[in-house]
Amino acid sequence: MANLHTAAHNHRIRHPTNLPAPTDYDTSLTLEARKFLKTYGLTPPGVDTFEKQSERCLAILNSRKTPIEKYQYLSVLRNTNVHLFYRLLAENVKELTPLIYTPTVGEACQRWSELYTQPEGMYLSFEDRGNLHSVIQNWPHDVEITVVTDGSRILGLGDLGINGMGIPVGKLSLYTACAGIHPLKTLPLCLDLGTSNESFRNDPLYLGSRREKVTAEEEKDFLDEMMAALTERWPGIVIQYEDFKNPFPSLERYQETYTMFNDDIQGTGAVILGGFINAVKQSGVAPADQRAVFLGAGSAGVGVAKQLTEFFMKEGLSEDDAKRRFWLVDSQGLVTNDRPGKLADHKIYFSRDDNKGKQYKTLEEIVEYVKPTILMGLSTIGGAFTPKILSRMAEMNDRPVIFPLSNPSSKSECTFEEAIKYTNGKCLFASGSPFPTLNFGGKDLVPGQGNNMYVFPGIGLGAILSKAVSVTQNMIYSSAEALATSMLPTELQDHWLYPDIRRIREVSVIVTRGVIRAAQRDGVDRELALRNISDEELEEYIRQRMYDPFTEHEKVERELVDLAEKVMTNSPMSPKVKPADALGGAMTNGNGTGQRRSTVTSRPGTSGGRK
Ligand SMILES: NC(=O)C1=CN([C@@H]2O[C@H](COP(=O)(O)OP(=O)(O)OC[C@H]3O[C@@H](n4cnc5c(N)ncnc54)[C@H](O)[C@@H]3O)[C@@H](O)[C@H]2O)C=CC1
Ligand SMILES: CC(=O)C(=O)O
Ligand SMILES: [Mg+2]
Repeated sequence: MANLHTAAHNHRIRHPTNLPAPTDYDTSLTLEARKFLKTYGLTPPGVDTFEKQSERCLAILNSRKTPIEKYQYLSVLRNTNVHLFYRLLAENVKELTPLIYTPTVGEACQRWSELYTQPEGMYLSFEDRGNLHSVIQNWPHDVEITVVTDGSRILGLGDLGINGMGIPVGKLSLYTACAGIHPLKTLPLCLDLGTSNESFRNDPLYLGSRREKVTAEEEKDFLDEMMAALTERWPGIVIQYEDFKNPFPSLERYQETYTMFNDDIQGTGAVILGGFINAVKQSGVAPADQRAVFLGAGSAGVGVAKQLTEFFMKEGLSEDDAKRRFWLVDSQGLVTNDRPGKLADHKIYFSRDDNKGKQYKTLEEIVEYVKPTILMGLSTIGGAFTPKILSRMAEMNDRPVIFPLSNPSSKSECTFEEAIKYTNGKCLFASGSPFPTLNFGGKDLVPGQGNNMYVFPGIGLGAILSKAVSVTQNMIYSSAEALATSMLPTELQDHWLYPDIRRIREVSVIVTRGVIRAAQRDGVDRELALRNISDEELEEYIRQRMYDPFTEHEKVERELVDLAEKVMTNSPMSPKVKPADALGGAMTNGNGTGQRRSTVTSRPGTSGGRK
């Protein structure tokens, strides 16, 4: 019996102390199953269906007044009933994503220490250097993917130190929801390397160290040790860097040695390229005639400009012609060769020499000078695309591309409403954080969300399934191409630049396939059997490998039935009882009708094949 009981936990989320797992308290478990799990009496006597559970959760969520209160409720749900959380998310992805990710995750990070209630990831401190290997042993599960931040540039909110943990937690929730990485195989990781945020250092509730941010050299040594320790414990682990203030050195240092990528440079570059490919088709402007002004020349700005440069080159421009389509602007104005002071290394590639000694400072004068077809915002400056600038874009272009991409919403360079109003509905629009649908001229206009959430899940899953030794530039580029091809004809007809977020799982399958194929072309894949199957077979393989909270729940129930069968067979007391009876209908819908649940096939976004 003890062995059977242990086996019963194989598919469930185990509590580290071997108490019943949180999911063992699921109110949809039958009374007999509860007796079997020794949770009988510890939950209310009624037996729920998923529909009832979902109704209750959504009602509670609606009763929470503010987004942060909703975020807190959803965090508790993820920690206490993980499959229910992901079932709810799968069925309400458009409504719930803004609550677990941008914009709400921004406030959650700002208030992480103030609101802290439960562990949700691993913290590695600078003081642990030399011992990272043994600290990492404390994580109780096998890990396939980690998202790591040092909290030093959280969205557009600045250095939030260890409060940045909300970002790995949020990104990995999306990995599970969008790409079906099993929740137990994910590791949210936050580094405590000090913080430049003085108010946090002086805040009694702040849960990180009060030291100043360590030096670049100290950070490098720490990351060297961390990368080795993670890969030693979990060979093949995929490591996603997120929201580091200066992430270029680590990307350069590790990208060929480890299976890693930087989401802000590479993922953002890919997702914007994916939407841009569609925007170029709709604007009708040839690559050679494009002129792009980028407000923001940091990791995301340069990452996006690099991906678009590669696209222009594939469209026939020379490298020099392609990179000259870009005018980058930072806090000091237009990035030029002859600007006083030293340019940061990552800005040099795009720095301009055609300014004839003039230093353009404001966005308004730069727009007049360049006459852009494209305006990208990756500056963290909310409202920087003023009504005047937006109107000028519409005067100069039939279909100006306006992408205010900074997060969260408060940092967006303009709102969807402003962009539509001041361009008179002409703009091709995408923003980093979601904006509501807008009625303009009697038509409902749906804003695109140019957020790396459309690609990083597929990049990560593609790297895991192909067992890639590294994440190559072709894998990143292919994720963008695959995203662009994932659009439905109806979405293209409606002039959308990104697919409906409700189809995100199916989109992630297509992105993952593109990433795996690129890994194969580059010869970095180690799962060689995937080379010999057709694209359709590969997509089916990907779907099969994705965690599905609906079937996961059924798996648990099935396992209980199997166990009950063994118990019945071995027990002299009740040999005649059929397993399903013994569990009081654990395989039924819980309402006594004896019909199996139908949720597995009826939920949105997971049907086989593209529609
Ligand atoms: N939509 C998406 O998927 C993504 C959006 N982002 C957002 O992009 C923003 C920037 O991120 P990173 O590039 O990583 O940050 P970063 O700190 O590396 O770069 C910020 C850039 O903005 C410039 N800047 C600051 N103040 C300015 C001003 N007043 N005028 C002009 N430029 C100014 C800085 O000089 C710097 O070049 C953040 O808000 C982030 O949330 C980042 C990654 C993905
Ligand atoms: C979306 C994202 O990665 C960022 O804003 O940093
Ligand atoms: Mg980021």
